[in-house]
Amino acid sequence: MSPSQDPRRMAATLVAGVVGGAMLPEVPLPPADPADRARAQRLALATLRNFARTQAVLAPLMAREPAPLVMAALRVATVELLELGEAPHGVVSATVNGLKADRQTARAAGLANAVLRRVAGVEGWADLPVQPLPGWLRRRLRGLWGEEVVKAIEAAHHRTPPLDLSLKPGKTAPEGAEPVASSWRLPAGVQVSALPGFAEGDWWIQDAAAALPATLLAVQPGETVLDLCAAPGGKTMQLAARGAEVTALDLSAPRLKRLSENLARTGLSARIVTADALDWSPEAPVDAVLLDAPCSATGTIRRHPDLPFVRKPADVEALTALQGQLLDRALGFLRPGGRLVYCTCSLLPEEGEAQVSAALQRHPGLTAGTPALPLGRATPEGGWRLRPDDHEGGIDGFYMALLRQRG
Ligand SMILES: C[S@@+](CC[C@H](N)C(=O)[O-])C[C@H]1O[C@@H](n2cnc3c(N)ncnc32)[C@H](O)[C@@H]1O
Repeated sequence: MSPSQDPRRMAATLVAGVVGGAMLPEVPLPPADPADRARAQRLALATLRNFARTQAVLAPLMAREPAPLVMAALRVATVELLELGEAPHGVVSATVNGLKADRQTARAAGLANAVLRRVAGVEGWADLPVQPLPGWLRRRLRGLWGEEVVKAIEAAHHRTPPLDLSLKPGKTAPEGAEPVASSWRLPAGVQVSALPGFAEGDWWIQDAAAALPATLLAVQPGETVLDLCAAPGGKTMQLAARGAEVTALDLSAPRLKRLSENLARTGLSARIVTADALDWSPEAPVDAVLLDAPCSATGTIRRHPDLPFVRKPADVEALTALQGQLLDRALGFLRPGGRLVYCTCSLLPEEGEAQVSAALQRHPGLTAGTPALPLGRATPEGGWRLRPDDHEGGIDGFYMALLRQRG
């Protein structure tokens, strides 16, 4: 293994990349053993979930912050020592040797050795505040729901998320899975491909909140359903599993490739279309549309702790304009009396409640009436709101609304 393929070093590269403004999947890593890459990914996720805590521990131990890659390596090691409880000698020597092995970071090895020996003796880690939301989002959510709810959301983001599964009808969940809403939940850290039913395609991974919008459509066998913005296909599989004739459309060919692979593994079928939903039309009006619109994804921070480092308020403005256009276009694909579920994995009302309120104003004859779901709360315009603190084990934040066109 070359030094650059060491999991700790790859984790530091990932953390430094995110601090530099990239989402985790965008940070280039050297070709490496999949198990080492997976370990690097887990370490990076744990470090990003504990970023503020690492700052609180490391800042007083250094006169000034070292270069980004060195700082990231110190953060990773701090998390290994204080969060994951790994043996100090092993973590300190491996981190120091890793820094020494690379010309870029070798000069910092002495500093790292001194700092990490002191980190190993730090007490009170678990009492440090958890990772706060970025200021702009925190202020926004505090205005909506108050400080206590924001703290509960931050506490939910701090926990490593469990593994949620959606089952094909008639299949049984792996042993030990607990029901959550319409899904099944296993503890974090389970090796997915080793679970019974994976190879057979009896289930797929999907957050329990993300599984709820498709249930609202209550599709019947043979109904024509358009899944706009479909990839990588969690909701397409739910619709196809209920016997609907599904067209799965998405702008992104690479993401649709993952959708095809998911369908192949689960033995489900859908027609796949690579297109921009704003330039495309179905041959005939459809019974139902699912619009899982592109959004800020601020509801998924517990699974994507890199997101707060990268997402900016200006991104949301561009997305809200697109969401309104997609919603108008999608409503135009429905037959009279047809139904549409609009959803986003965002915590922001401009991507949820406000989109549906505005669509109801623009489209006379359109009504919203979302049936009560096992988690979350009804919203005044007829939609449904889920927050990450709505389940003790955490759940993605989501907005969803069932809309019906006049018959
Ligand atoms: C929230 S994700 C969809 C997740 C998916 N529904 C699932 O359950 O697996 C949003 C998707 O919208 C797609 N998208 C964004 N703009 C689009 C457009 N104008 N037309 C079609 N798809 C678009 C993105 O490529 C992305 O895959």
